[in-house]
Amino acid sequence: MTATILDGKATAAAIKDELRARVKALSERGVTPGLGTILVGDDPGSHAYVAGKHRDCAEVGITSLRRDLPADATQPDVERAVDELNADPACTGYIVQLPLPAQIDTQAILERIDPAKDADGLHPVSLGRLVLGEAGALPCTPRGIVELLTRYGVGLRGAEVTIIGRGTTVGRPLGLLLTRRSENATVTLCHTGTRDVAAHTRGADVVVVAAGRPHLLTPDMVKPGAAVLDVGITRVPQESGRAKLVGDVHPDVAEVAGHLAPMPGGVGPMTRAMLLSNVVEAAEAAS
Ligand SMILES: Nc1nc2c(c(=O)[nH]1)N[C@@H](CN(C=O)c1ccc(C(=O)N[C@@H](CCC(=O)O)C(=O)O)cc1)CN2
Repeated sequence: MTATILDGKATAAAIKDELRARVKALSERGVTPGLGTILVGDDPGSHAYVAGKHRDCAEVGITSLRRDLPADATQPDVERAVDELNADPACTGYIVQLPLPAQIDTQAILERIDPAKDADGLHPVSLGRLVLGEAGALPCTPRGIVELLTRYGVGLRGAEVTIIGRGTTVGRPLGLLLTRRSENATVTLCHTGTRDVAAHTRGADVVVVAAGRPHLLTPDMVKPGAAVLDVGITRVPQESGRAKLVGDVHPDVAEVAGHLAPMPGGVGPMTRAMLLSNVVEAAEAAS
């Protein structure tokens, strides 16, 4: 068996086409959505992701505002940037790019975001709404995973889903999202304290790997025909000086799985598209 590829790049392109039309409709009503980003430091990956977010905005007609701070920025510096975007009427939603440098209290920064402008769904109010099943911005990667599976017709109702990784941007909120009544999956959340990860993946209809451990998921850990989504990205330095990106899923898993969201080209582009969806939906809801 060779897995059907869950093509996040093509799906994200289709979503962007849909959003472009919605942004045009908003602008005809005098509403211009504006996404802000706060980036602290020199991490090349974070710089690339933020640049991508601004390109995406330009593609669909969302205005964008950028606040870049140096690697030695202090807590008050970052708080000032947050306060500015909270107060700026041109910014209808914004994100703080993660991770932040070690000297910054990340949770305090996320909690300072005006919940009405939380484009990433990572403010405690947004996460609380997710727990309660209320409407609100959803974290982009979990939302992108559900959207990708839905658009490819991979059923979640009653499915056994195993997630590896309990981080607050992917694993934990994904577990909450999938166990909502609308999705109705049964979720097992594996983490560094899980004794036998393979015992939980082998019975799963869907496996999502977000552990940041290269090639953690091997073919023997996957039920034939299961859907596998690779969320891990590790930058492995090469002799050439350039870094190679390696996912959490071993390439041979494609021979066993029924569907595979690869890295690159699977979940990552969906994360970007879902940020745009969150911004557009919030502008629509407010207008
Ligand atoms: N505030 C946030 N910080 C971070 C988030 C987030 O959702 N909100 N997620 C990640 C980074 N991220 C977006 O911010 C992101 C990661 C990866 C991709 C992507 O498209 N990846 C490519 C491959 C990697 C590459 O080309 O560099 C892919 O999978 O095809 C997009 C967005 C952590 N921080």
